[in-house]
Amino acid sequence: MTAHELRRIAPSSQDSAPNPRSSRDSAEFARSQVTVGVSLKTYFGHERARTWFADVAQRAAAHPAVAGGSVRFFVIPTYLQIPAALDAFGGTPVLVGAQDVSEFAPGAYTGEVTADELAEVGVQVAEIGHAERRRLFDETDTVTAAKAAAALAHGITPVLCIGEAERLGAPAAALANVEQLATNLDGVPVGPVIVAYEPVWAIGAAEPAPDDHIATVTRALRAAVDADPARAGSVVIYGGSAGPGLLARLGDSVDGLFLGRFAHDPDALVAVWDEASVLASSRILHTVEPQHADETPGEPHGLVPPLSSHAKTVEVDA
Ligand SMILES: O=C[C@H](O)COP(=O)(O)O
Repeated sequence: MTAHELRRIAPSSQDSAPNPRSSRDSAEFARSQVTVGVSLKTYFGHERARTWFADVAQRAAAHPAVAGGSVRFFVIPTYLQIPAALDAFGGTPVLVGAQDVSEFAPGAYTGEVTADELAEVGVQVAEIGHAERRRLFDETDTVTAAKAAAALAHGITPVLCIGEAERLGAPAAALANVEQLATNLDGVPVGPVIVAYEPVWAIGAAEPAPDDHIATVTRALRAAVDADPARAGSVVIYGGSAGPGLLARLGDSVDGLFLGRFAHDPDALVAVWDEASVLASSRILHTVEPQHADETPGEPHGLVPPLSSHAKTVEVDA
């Protein structure tokens, strides 16, 4: 093993310190909650980000579902904007995240930002493996797994981004994504993750992926995480040109949305929260029933092995 590999963080499950919020929540509550996240990527400069934080924090505090917790909302700004975001969202349930996290422990890793430091300042989620990082910065599945391990070891919930690079039919995309998820969680200690299904071809586009495509893939991913006890409390959200109207159409086939450009307008963001609130209310009514009881028989749920098993046996609709 190289020195590089030796410094990579790969804690055992005993070392993991799950996010206090996530460990407190039951798996059922995590599933009844609807999750809405925003990544600001590098679109905003510092002052524009501060203005957006102040506006959105005020709206979050006044929004019954966000303030009350039935809609879990997270914001992921640039590293430099994190302290301002933590200040602005202090006193609200809004989670602040980072767009990346180092796979390494503190030390001689110039330019990196460690999970230790992110946790120290109050970061609660970390985006890992976004398509732009995989494409532009050569991040591999091995690296993303190491980053997810580092995050969970410090009580930070990974927002693990996966998605097929080229357009595929929905069943093939579902299989490819379940397999990618298993690879990205290989060796990662016990803990909940926010799986962000983002088909690469739908990112930065005019429209999201077709509704039935999204539903087929997210249902297969949700069945895969549900089958793995190590991932209790995990959720599956969709990103890629998502905006108002999508969640209302997708309904319970997703656990939420991951927004980019279409959250820059705070009015649009509030419209998505409103849709998330309606979905969360319908889920709360169903919490005593088996999970996903509202899915029609025959819809993709299939025989899904734990994520650590071979993913190719997942059944999906043709
Ligand atoms: O991180 C967010 C996703 O990449 C989606 O971005 P987008 O909605 O601007 O396509």
